[in-house]
Amino acid sequence: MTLRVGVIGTGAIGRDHIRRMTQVLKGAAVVAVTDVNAAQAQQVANEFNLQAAVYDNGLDLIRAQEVDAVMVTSWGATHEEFVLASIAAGKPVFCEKPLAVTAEGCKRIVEAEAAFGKMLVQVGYMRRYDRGYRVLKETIDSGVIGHPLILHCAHRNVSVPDFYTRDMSVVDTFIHELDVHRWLLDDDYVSVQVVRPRRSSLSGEHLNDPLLVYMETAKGVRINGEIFVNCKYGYDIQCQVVGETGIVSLPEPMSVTMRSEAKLSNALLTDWKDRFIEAYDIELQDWIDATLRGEMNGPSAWDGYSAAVAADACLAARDSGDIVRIDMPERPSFYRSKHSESAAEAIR
Ligand SMILES: NC(=O)c1ccc[n+]([C@@H]2O[C@H](COP(=O)([O-])OP(=O)(O)OC[C@H]3O[C@@H](n4cnc5c(N)ncnc54)[C@H](O)[C@@H]3O)[C@@H](O)[C@H]2O)c1
Ligand SMILES: O[C@H]1[C@H](O)[C@@H](O)[C@H](O)[C@@H](O)[C@H]1O
Repeated sequence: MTLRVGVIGTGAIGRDHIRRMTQVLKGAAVVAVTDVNAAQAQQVANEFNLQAAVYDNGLDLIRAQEVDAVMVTSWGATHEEFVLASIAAGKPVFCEKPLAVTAEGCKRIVEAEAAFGKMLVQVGYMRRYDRGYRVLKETIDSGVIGHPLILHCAHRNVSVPDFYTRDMSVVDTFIHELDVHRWLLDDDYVSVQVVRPRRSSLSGEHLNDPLLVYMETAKGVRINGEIFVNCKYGYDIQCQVVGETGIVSLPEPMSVTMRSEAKLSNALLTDWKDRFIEAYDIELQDWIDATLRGEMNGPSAWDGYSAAVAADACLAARDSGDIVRIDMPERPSFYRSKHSESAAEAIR
């Protein structure tokens, strides 16, 4: 059986997911594409030799008869409308992060999905499928370092495009950490403080770059995070968990050690596409397989909502300088998920 997928947004990640569905993964065919840049949608369809209709807009694509499932890879601010329309059409939808750019928007999605009565939404939090993060989680869960006490993390991009706004360092970038740390620690956030260090002269003047984010979880773990989206030197994702009896760190991506010209060095990656290439493959194969079985395995709309509640609080904390409480709503029984185990199975 083949899952016939319609893709909304054929930019960086839309094109990359089309490549993997067409050339790497099994069980899916891209049968429809759309982008506000219609020429680009056509060009991507040609590049991958797709037998696909090019639609004028996302809503028509969602309603199209030949589309079994929808992939939303357009800009964050457009996600809510397309996910709601997919739910209204009763179609499974894979939505890249963020699920919506505000918690209110995510809540509307959660309510629509619950009213529909079946989980249809998976959010593109691919780090849960990354081998390094999996090993980190398994080690923490094994109890070998005792209870986690402190988590240090950094999310560093070489640079960001001109359209990148001040809020995006939280809503588009740190949102990965806001999701993956809840999952890693099996915990929720209760407060956040955001501190602005000296601004890098190499960042846009409209940005607060870098930023420091201090969070506390319900179990009392303290998280100390750095967001630096114009760090210039590489794409660098760091995570270290300090426990009662030991420390565990996210493994560095594989890299050859070189001795040359009186230097001992390891190359760093510069692009998120390469850093998480395997995680994206496993994530989407899992989505295709589960969808064909009529199931939903991955990070849910509830996870998208939870990350957005924390993101809203981060923005308020950034602007006020205060410690802001995070009132995470209780997870409804509809969303009690088995994702943790199923992601582990997908990886094996
Ligand atoms: N999971 C990840 O690691 C990851 C990585 C990259 C991007 N993303 C997310 O994917 C989304 C897209 O990011 P990107 O880097 O590919 O951006 P991009 O700008 O390269 O591509 C987005 C595309 O969407 C199109 N688009 C915008 N509004 C549209 C609409 N209403 N209808 C149809 N097309 C529309 C744009 O024309 C553009 O081609 C963002 O939400 C981003 O956060 C996630
Ligand atoms: O900051 C970027 C992240 O490092 C990537 O993983 C993508 O999510 C991208 O959309 C973000 O802008």
